[in-house]
Amino acid sequence: MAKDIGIDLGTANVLINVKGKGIVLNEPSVVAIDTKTGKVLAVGTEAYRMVGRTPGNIRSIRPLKDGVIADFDITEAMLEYFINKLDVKGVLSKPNILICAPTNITSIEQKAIIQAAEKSGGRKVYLEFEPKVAAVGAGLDIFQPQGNMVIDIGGGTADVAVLSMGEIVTSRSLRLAGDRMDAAIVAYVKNKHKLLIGEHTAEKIKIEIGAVYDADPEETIEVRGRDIATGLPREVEVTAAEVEEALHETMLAIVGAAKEVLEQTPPELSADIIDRGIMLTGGGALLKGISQLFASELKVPVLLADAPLDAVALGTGTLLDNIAHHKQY
Ligand SMILES: Nc1ncnc2c1ncn2[C@@H]1O[C@H](COP(=O)(O)OP(=O)(O)OP(=O)(O)O)[C@@H](O)[C@H]1O
Repeated sequence: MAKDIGIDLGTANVLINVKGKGIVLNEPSVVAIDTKTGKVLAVGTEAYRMVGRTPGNIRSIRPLKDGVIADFDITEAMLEYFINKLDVKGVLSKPNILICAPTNITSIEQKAIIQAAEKSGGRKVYLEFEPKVAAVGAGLDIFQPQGNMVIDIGGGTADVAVLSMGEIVTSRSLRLAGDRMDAAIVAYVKNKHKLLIGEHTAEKIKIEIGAVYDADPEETIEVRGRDIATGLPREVEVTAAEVEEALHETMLAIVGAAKEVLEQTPPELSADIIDRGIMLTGGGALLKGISQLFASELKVPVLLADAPLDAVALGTGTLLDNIAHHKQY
């Protein structure tokens, strides 16, 4: 018998949860392609190591952008590779798949996600919205008649949603999140230090010292790149306060989206959110000071999920138990 699986098809990472086993795969959403032959050379972790380091005939591609599929064939090849790595197919049967998507995607973008899951080996494919699944994965009981609020900050999208009785009551999805923060750090270091750095280096800076509120003035990181003027390699010291400045605009947009969602939330549910707090999920929830930032801007208690990067995949695991109740395509 095939085993049902839940997939968090993220812009940055793909996680797969197999029913009864838990999360069995967690790899970057990257594929390396030979541009002459079109052949897939590496997928996931191996391909990620090649980003920015490939010779002319090899390209490492991230097939998802801003939470949606940017390259259908490569997304399908990547998913198929991941699913085949797992022992989930039966002798004659294929697994049912529960897959997640941001809230504001078009019906065409939804169809593309579903088709990619079908073509990569799914039998029945069910689609759920990411903030709902993230809330379940973070341990919230969203099925009661009470308000729960989630802010999920991933690589390509930031989703904000208020849920009650298992459904999204009001939501906003921004096509800017971790990737935009990395790009902002690249631009900041270029302007301030006249140094060109790659996206991996920017992500490393964000993960190691990234702060969005009251950055520690002592915290710094040595950064290497190419001097704009001389073209030669150079090293500079970047401070956490500089990173906070670089991330300010992206955070302002996410805080703005959260305020809009709160403004549109029915008053009874707003009262529940004051009691229960806002749950932060996704890799962005690991930024230093993020709960303080949201708490000070939104005047509501803020909680961090125990495993923010795993929340969506964990949520698919819980929802797989009732897979037949989800929307099927
Ligand atoms: N410690 C950290 N501090 C800040 N950001 C982090 C940290 N760890 C990971 N991230 C960022 O989190 C993002 C990935 O998060 P996540 O896996 O939740 O996103 P995703 O599901 O792939 O994307 P999306 O939901 O937008 O499609 C990346 O941008 C990564 O740089």
